[in-house]
Amino acid sequence: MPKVLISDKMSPLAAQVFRERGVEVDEITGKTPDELKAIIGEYDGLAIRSSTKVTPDILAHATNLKVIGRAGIGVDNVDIPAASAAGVVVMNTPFGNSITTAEHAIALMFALARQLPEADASTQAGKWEKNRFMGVELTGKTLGLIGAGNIGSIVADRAQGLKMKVIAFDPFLSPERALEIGVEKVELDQLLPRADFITLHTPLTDQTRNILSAENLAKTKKGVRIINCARGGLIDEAALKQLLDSGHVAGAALDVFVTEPAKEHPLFGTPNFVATPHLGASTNEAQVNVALQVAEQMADYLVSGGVTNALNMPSLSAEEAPRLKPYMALAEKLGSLVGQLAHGVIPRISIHAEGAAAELNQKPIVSAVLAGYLRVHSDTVNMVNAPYLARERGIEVREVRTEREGDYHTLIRISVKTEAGERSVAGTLFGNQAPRLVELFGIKVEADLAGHMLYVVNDDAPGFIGRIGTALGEAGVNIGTFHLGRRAAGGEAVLLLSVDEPVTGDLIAKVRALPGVRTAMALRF
Ligand SMILES: NC(=O)c1ccc[n+]([C@@H]2O[C@H](COP(=O)([O-])OP(=O)(O)OC[C@H]3O[C@@H](n4cnc5c(N)ncnc54)[C@H](O)[C@@H]3O)[C@@H](O)[C@H]2O)c1
Ligand SMILES: O=C(O)[C@H](O)COP(=O)(O)O
Repeated sequence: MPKVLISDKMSPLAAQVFRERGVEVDEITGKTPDELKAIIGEYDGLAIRSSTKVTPDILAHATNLKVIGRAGIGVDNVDIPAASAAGVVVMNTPFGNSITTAEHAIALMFALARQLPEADASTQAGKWEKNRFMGVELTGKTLGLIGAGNIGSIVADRAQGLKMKVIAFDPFLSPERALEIGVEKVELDQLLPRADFITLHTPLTDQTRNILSAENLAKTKKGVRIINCARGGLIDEAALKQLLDSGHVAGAALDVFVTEPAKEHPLFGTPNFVATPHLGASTNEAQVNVALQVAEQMADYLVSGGVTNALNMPSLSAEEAPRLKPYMALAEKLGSLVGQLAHGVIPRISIHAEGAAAELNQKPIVSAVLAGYLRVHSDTVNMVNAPYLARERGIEVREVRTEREGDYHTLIRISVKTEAGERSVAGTLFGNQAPRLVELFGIKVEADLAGHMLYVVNDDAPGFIGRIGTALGEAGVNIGTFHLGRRAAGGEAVLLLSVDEPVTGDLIAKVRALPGVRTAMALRF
């Protein structure tokens, strides 16, 4: 009988579903990482919320683990590449707590508008300070959404009911979707000075980290009120404190913090600051939704192999699986490469299967490309919802098959329409198993897309390889693999190299400063 550990507090209905479905279950919450390491080896499944951190170290001890189920949305507490490498499926429940979290953002907006927590404390202290608490109306005010996905669009809907004007910054929001949810799509620099209230609803990614930086906070309207129910790290907390103290920011409400649990914080005690302990998803309704859903999904997988809402595995039938799996790994890597290299909305993506690839069921391959592409910007994307999300974002998906073989026995090519014109990447399978990039924007280059990588476009000239090797060596960065390609001798060249640790902003700046470098960026697979 498969055995599951529930390691974070969740509705008792989860345990009930597991037992009803023939899965043994232990509920042991509040363990330290060392305590978890000591017991995790017994379990086939791990059901979590946001407290348990599933690190490579924990996974290394999880010798029987097959599935991690997140009763909620954000999976930033799970090392997904490490879980994938360990063959562990990671599932989440992408919609079960969206309404509840949107309602929390609205609640915090009211709390700020009318200083409810401070008025409550003062009144219960017997002060009756009627003249101290002068609020503002929400009616007619402008709400600026940063991130207009599932939760952001529910917040927009509720705010419109309150007669607010809603503007949104989300580079992946299509004009059609913006129209459908009734928001004005704007750039961040337009949102900051216009919004009376700003609320954040993006995942924490390299692009969104510190999106409300000191510099951006300084561009906000005087008297702005800011709400974050998404992830700590989206706002520069020290800069926020300064602007609250100076009165530029009239109020701020945080449900999430850079370091959690936040038991002490420089913002605590600041006037017009409201804090809640990551309560966004904490309603009876949402907790029932996510507990039932996670237990059903995990039991399905453990008992019958069914896969739903997996972040690192496609939904598949047992017969197709062995042949399609390596193709999906290739498709996902190519999609991710395109997503990391492209900027903003892509109106069209074409997926061309050539040779042996053209004989296969294209659906999982297309979903894998889209999941790889969209996951760069959202934790909630999986093989199931990627095609739907692509449609919602106005991305036209074209499928082309050519059964005749070209240079390779099997090939997948992804072409995207960008502002700079049509650009494509292509990959094949070595030995029918191992994904390899073979072409990047028209340049032949052979590379394994894996782990932390550095991508450089440079002028093909003598001495360049030595300079880059020296720059990395001086930065103490160890190179794993090194792949080169060029359009023509002396022309544009590309370099893809894998390194043993994350590529830092400092290293990118150093590489960009080298003579002959046209562009450089970090990639992650
Ligand atoms: N406080 C809580 O308890 C709680 C509860 C649920 C969800 N969350 C968090 O809320 C966040 C949003 O959840 P969701 O379900 O709406 O996710 P979602 O994936 O549906 O939406 C995220 C949106 O952010 C947009 N985005 C990505 N990069 C962006 C960028 N650089 N600038 C602007 N927008 C960008 C995406 O295009 C997408 O539309 C997640 O981080 C999730 O973990 C928190
Ligand atoms: O991403 C989520 O679903 C929320 O952050 C909720 O987290 P929690 O389950 O720990 O409340």
